Amino acid sequence: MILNEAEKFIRTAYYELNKTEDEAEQRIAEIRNEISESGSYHHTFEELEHGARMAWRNSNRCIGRLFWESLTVFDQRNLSREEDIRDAVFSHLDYTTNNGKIRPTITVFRQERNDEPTIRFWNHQIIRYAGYNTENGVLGDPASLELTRACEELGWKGEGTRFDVLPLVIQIGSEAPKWYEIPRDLVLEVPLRHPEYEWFAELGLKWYGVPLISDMMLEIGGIQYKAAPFNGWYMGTEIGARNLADEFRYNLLPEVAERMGLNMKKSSSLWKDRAIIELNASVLHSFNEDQVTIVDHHTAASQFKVFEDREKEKERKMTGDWTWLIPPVSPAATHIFHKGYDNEMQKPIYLSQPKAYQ
Ligand code: HEM
Ligand SMILES: N=C(Nc1cccc(CNC[C@@H]2CCCN2)c1)c1cccs1
Repeated sequence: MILNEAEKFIRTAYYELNKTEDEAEQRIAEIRNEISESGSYHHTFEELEHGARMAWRNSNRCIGRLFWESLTVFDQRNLSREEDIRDAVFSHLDYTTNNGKIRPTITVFRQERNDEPTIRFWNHQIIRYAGYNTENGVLGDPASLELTRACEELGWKGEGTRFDVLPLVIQIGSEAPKWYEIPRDLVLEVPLRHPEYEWFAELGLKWYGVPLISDMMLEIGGIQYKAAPFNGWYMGTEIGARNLADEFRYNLLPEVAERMGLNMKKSSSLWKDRAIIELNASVLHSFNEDQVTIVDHHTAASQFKVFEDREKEKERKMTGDWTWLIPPVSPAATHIFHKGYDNEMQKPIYLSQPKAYQ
């Protein structure tokens, strides 16, 4: 029941915002009235801002939570036209990119209400590369095959390179979705080179700087925001050990190992491990040289330890999902590997939701 969720949220949020219990109870009475009149209620900007920050703090799978209080929150709940929503996404991108000094940001669009059609993005991330089936295998990102085909059915046509940026796809209610090319000057990318291997640049690899998740739902006090794109910065392993390394993604380990002259005939030469390390070294080196914010997994784990200690000091229950918190490279070299975490769901929260397209 919305009222029950609202009461729990208001009491906790108002306490954390140093408001009096009286203020909290007054606000709950207001919300009770709004719910009895219309079946739902609306957050003040302050409630929305702190709720979005609490949801980050509660993200069990997130290693980057130390900075939860610094999240910038843009309130775009008044928009209802695709073109205005598009422009708000573009200004989010411009603001957060900040020439490479990434500022963690979320834009919250209109909440799910029975009398207002739902706004959804078809994109998993605002910036992501297309994937095409060709007779000699997949060109681009295999993870994007479905969305790429859906975009082509909407009339979009990619250039056909390994790194075509997909269009922004916005759907309101059950209306036809609208798609928009993302202006190139809003897409910051980093060409990948290696600190020692001159040949690495010839692989022609790059990745985008801003991971902007657009398919998760933000739930605060019983209210569901199904379009609330949020971003931080990358941890290097996401690009170097997964996006470019997974066999079902860009599958680059054989090519990197080949160029390194490693013995690929037996796994005990650890050729895959050596290739992964150098791929990750190249990501961190290239992002740092281009001054685009990124964090290595050791630094990220240390920052997460500070977060854990701070939450303990504040006497807040800190929950986590060990299976996602350990990095995919050298997990046992971080403190995270050697302890357990309580994977209990706390709210406000970011939740996965069913895909907006088929
Ligand atoms: C500031 C830098 C940040 C870093 C370095 C970071 C790092 C990460 C990493 C590495 C993951 C695992 C992703 C994967 O394995 O696919 C993750 C998950 C997650 N992060 Fe963070 N994060 C940051 C900021 C944020 C922000 C600003 C939010 C939201 C406001 C957020 C919410 C989440 C959520 C909800 C997940 C789980 C996603 C899922 O369940 O699929 N993070 N984070
Ligand atoms: N650094 C980031 N990485 C991140 C965070 C949440 C979710 C994701 C995407 N995870 C899904 C992929 C695909 C399956 C497993 N990983 C990436 C951030 C993205 C948005 C804020 S931080």
